[in-house]
Amino acid sequence: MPRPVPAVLSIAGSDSGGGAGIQADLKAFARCGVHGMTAITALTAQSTVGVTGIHPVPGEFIIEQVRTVAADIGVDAVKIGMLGTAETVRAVREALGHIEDGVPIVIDPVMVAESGAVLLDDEARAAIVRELLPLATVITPNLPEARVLAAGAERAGATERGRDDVEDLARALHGLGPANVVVTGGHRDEVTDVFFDGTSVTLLAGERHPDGAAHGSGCTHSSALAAHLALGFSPQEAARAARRLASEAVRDGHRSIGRGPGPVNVLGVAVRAVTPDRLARQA
Ligand SMILES: Nc1ncnc2c1ncn2[C@@H]1O[C@H](COP(=O)(O)OP(=O)(O)O)[C@@H](O)[C@H]1O
Ligand SMILES: Cc1ncc(COP(=O)(O)OP(=O)(O)O)c(N)n1
Repeated sequence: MPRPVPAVLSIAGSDSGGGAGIQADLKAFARCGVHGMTAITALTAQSTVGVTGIHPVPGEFIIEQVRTVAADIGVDAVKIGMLGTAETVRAVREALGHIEDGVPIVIDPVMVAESGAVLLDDEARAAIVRELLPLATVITPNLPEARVLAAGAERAGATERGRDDVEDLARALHGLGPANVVVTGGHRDEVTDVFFDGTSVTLLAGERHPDGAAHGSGCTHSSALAAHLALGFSPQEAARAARRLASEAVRDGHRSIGRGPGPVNVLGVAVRAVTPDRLARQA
């Protein structure tokens, strides 16, 4: 029987503070109207100010999570987030064997949390480039991640040296094998996402919300993009929709949750929450 709504799988880490990682992914999936599923790669003890511990999930159990949901529910799109170690990258590569060929895969090559904590080691970065990027429908690095990945490509002789223009970075990253590249704009003044499909560059512009809260914006963006691919949108349309949703989530973000950069708010929950006071006023 066909699924009533598309089912989207996040293979990513848990953020105990609820701002990024699978917690952000499930909220973005709900906002987009798809059924969200998770295969957790690592537990982080994380808040808005930092990460105090990382507990990787054994590779075999990552594979089991994917195999189990794929066999019963099925998967219409995959989003891959925090991986952490090369062993995890290899397990995720194997887990993808349980998902039907042709299912779109979005890879957010998470390296550093907004608080500054490192979430990916060097060996894992090389493994992602080698094992996963060639399988991606879309990759969604932010600017620092794009620079690191492109520098690796230069060392491998795949690109010209010294290029740092964002459009050139997107072209260089396309050379690593993904079908489409979005370099997200949160780390640039104009906050324009740069989309490259191997032929042409499209600039996805929008409003900047300097007073918003952006912890989890990358996770929200890549999950919304995967959800829109599952809903049948083209990669470029999905990237445009994801940019808009992520931007609104930053605008509506909770600046005063935690002492560090606050979490995005993709569901607008502060506006919708029913409190005893609001209920009494409506009565
Ligand atoms: N201040 C902001 N105003 C509007 N949109 C933003 C802002 N910060 C980030 N975004 C959007 O959120 C998404 C994630 O971007 P980015 O912050 O670059 O990722 P990451 O969280 O991985 O560093 C992108 O679509 C970007 O354009
Ligand atoms: C468990 C986990 N995964 C990913 C991130 C990074 O998330 P991102 O959306 O890029 O947001 P920032 O942390 O950069 O605001 C994370 N922190 N934790």
